This record gives sequence, structure tokens and C-alpha cells, in this order.
Amino acid sequence: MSRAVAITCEGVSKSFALIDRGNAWRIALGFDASVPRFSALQNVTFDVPKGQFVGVLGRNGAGKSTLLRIVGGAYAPDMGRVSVVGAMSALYELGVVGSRELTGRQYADRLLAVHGFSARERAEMIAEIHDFSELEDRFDDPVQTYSAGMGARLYFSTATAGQYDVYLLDEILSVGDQHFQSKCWRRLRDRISCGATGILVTHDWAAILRLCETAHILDRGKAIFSGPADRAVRRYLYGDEKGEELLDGVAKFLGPPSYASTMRQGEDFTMRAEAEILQPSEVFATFTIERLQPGFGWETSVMSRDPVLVGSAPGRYLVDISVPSLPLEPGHYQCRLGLMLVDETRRRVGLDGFSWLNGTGLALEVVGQRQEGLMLPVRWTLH
Ligand SMILES: Nc1ncnc2c1ncn2[C@@H]1O[C@H](COP(=O)(O)OP(=O)(O)OP(=O)(O)O)[C@@H](O)[C@H]1O
Repeated sequence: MSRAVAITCEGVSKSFALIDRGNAWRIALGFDASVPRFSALQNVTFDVPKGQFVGVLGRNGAGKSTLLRIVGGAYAPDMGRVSVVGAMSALYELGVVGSRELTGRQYADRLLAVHGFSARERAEMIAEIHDFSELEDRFDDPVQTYSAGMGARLYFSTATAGQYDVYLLDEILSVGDQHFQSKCWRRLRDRISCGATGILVTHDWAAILRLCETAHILDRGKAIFSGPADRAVRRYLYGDEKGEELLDGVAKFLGPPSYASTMRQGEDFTMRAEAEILQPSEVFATFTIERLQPGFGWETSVMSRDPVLVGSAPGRYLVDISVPSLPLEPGHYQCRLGLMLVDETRRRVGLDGFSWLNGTGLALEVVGQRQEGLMLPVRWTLH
């Protein structure tokens, strides 16, 4: 069954005039046609299904923000078509743009009015924005007296105060301090869980993994990759989908490990791998079980505390891992198993491994009753 599409971007291209001192006067006089142009986006096509967030990755100047602005209607494309279904909130930049002489309160009121909220709705929302932004007394000071972080907090709080169908987010994750960032994440998750659709433009690939199922990579205005977010991140980080750079020739696994890829919750989990040390050196192994919680990110569910010494002399070694009474709730997980060196500065140097990041993740499905045997002994006392 095909899913409803909320955002369509079809064959979108955009160029900008290359302005320099020599030709600025031509633009000023409206002779744009004689000014050389530079192509910022070329024939970009993608859809965003309703209820999904997609990520857009790319190096500086790749065209990410231009694309987002075209989707949001701030720029008109030279060619192509964009359609967005539903009410939209666009967070193009973190900071307050225009109207800096207004107070925070007046600014929020104006932005909400632009989005069509009635005076009554605005009054309620402004109280909530005041609270969420934590601007306290400064909310009634002119925006031009705000620090960059305060401006970003005002803008984020206002642009996400209403429940919109579509969110366009440009590098929103650098908003304010850690405390405020985690509030922003909570709010976004809240909106997403209510069925919002969106596009997240960022250099922060971990944020893409937290929020998006699919992602696109732009390179000099062209979409060079579209696919699952983890593959896009590998490609963005490493230039191909192979993944992490590993140091060759020290130690390696002799084939994939053996383990049961489907198991019942509470059963003993075991995994066996064979490794070979090729050069005399202390080789360690690490093991984690993780899962991607859409909207929350990768969470580590089981982790061996420290890297474990496999051996130091060349030869073959059996690596056995066990997790008694696997304490995982039903769901789909990924196991990561790696070999590494730990250098004198305690930096870990990867030698070989199985990881979703390398495209060699070890899938694990846990079946059983949700919550069965996993209840923490929490006691409630209500006064
Ligand atoms: N209004 C504009 N006028 C002229 N050139 C522009 C304009 N907006 C963007 N550009 C140019 O278009 C190209 C793409 O810019 P864009 O801001 O979309 O890139 P980006 O991928 O978002 O980059 P960054 O990661 O650095 O924010 C850049 O070379 C930029 O200089």
C-alpha cells in the first residue's frame, strides 16, 4: 500500500547570480540576465511520506539550505515543482531574523499572526513560549539585546509552539545549551509522535539517525544518494558505504560469528567468533547490542564494560560472548562486535568488526511478550 506523500520535490533547480564589484550595478539596475550565474541546485527530486522525517546531508555549500528554503516557499525554484500538504513551520536559521527592535513577546506574537493564529490562540501560546524559552524577564526586552543563544531559544520556542503538519528544520540542533537542546528534542519527538512530517538539514549525522528513516546527500547541488539513513550516514562520513576506516594487517575475524539471530526474551544469549592475530600486539574485543528507536536515536541496550583482551601473540583465538537471561524487550536490535588496539593515549583503533556503521551489522530479533519479566521494581507512593 503506498503511503500518502506530504512533501514532493520534483526536478528542482536553482541558480544565483554571481555578484562581484564589477557587476553589482547591473543587478541594481535590473540587468540580471547579463550577470553570470552559479547553479546551487540541479534537478533534485524526492518525496517525503506523511508522518516521516527525512534528513539532508552535505558539505558546506552543497545546497541544503537552498533546498529547504525552496520547499518552504522562501525561494522560487528556476525549474521544477514543489508541493507541501498541510500547515508548515520552517526553522531556517537559529536566530531571529528581521524585526529585531521588537521585544521577544512582540516578535512571538507577530510570527504566530503570520501563521494565522487568532488573537486568543496567540495569547495562550505566548504564555507557553515564554515558559518554554526560559527567557524570563528578558522576554520583554528588545530582541536586538539578546545573545545568539537567547535569540535561538525564542525562535525555536515560537516556531514549534503550534502543532504543524510539516516542519522544516535547518541545523536546529545547535540551539542553546545542552539543557535547552534536550528540551528541543523532547518537543520534536512529541510533534513527530503526533504524526508530523519534516525535513532535517544538518551536518550532525547522529541527529539524522535519531530522527530520520531516510536521508539524501547533496553534493554541489546534486542529489548523489537517497536511501536508508544509516547508509546515507556511512556514505557521508566515509565517502562510500563501506564505513569506518580500519587498520589493516594486525588482527581480523575469520568469518562472521555464529549466534541465534532470533531468540526469546530472557533466554541466554551466546555468540562465538574466531579471530586471528597477525602481528604481535595486544588486541581487544568489544561487544554491544543496540537498537535504533525512531525519534530517540541509537540506544545501547547491552554493553560489555571494557574492551576485553583477546591475546597478544599471533595465532587463532576463539571469542565467546554470553549474556545470561537476555534482558531485552521484544524488538529488532543490532549487535556490534569489534577488534581493536588501545594506544598509549587510550585511543581505540579499529582493526575489524561487525557493525551497522560498516554495513555488516549483526541483526538480532528478540521475541516475547512486551514487558514480560522486564518490570523494574518501582514502588509508587502518592501523597
Ligand atoms: N541568496 C543567495 N545568493 C547567492 N548565492 C547563494 C544564496 N544562497 C546560497 N547561495 C550559494 O548557493 C550555494 C549553496 O548554499 P546553501 O546555503 O544552500 O548550502 P548549504 O549546503 O546549506 O551550506 P552550509 O552547510 O554551509 O550551510 C553556496 O555556494 C552559496 O554561496
